[in-house]
Amino acid sequence: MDRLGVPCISLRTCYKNSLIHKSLASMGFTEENEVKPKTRVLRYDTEEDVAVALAKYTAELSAKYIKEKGSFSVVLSGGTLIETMRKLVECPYKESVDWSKWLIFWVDERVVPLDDPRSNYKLALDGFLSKVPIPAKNIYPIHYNSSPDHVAKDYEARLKILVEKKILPLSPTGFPKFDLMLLGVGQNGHVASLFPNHPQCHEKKRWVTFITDSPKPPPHRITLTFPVINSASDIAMVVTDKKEAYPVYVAIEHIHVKPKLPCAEVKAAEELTWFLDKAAASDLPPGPPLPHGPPVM
Ligand SMILES: O=C1O[C@H](COP(=O)(O)O)[C@@H](O)[C@H](O)[C@H]1O
Repeated sequence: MDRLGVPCISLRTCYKNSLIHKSLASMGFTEENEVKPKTRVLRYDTEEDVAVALAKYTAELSAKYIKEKGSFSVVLSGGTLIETMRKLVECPYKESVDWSKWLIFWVDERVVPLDDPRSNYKLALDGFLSKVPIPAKNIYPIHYNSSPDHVAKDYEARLKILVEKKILPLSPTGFPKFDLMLLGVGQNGHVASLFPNHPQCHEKKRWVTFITDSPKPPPHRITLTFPVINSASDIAMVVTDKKEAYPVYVAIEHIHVKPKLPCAEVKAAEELTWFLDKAAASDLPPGPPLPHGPPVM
């Protein structure tokens, strides 16, 4: 207790929170909302604002991990994410990021040839990878060869080789530890190709699994499992559509629904950050007014 009878810990916590808030505001974040330890919710006015903030966040993590460990492993999704990453391939990041140290993986893939328009690899190649000088040897697509089961086993075997070669570290959980996962959320609350009420959500041992009855086409898909996803150091959940407002609300407000929504099961080893525009945050309780325009750089 201090002289006014206020518990000191509370004062310190308030002071710390106000410093965090100020420092985030100076970095251009519009709102910081501690939902639970290691989780941040960043709300922006428009999708354009999210794209600007996501590029800055990714470039900063790239610099941090490359300084700490000499490389930066990034796991990509399909869907709208690649379009929202567009600012990363522009000035100043195109020139300032050390792309030679990036390692690229996929959280999920459709079992189609890599040049098929439905392929998450093709989406990333066209919208991101073809625009930055990441060495081809550092790009690890999920190869389409035969059955979904074989494709999943093949990707898992390739990840295990990278762990053996110490290109990827193993987390204390016994699963590979990626630096950053960039995830989207589907309208039904799915992340990667982990869909509500599907057994793949409960996989505890395999690193990579498959689904042959995906509710979202195409039905055959490969996906990293939750033990791998949740071993990643940093995870960004990037959502910029009104259609996903309900699953976002369920996940962030810890609403109990049955079946559980996969997007609510995501946890990062270090920090989980939600990047939301006004539409995606529209089912959340109101926060402070959202500024228009991109955050101050
Ligand atoms: O099918 C998929 O959907 C999710 C979410 O996509 P979005 O268009 O709602 O952003 C995506 O993250 C996943 O990689 C993809 O295969």
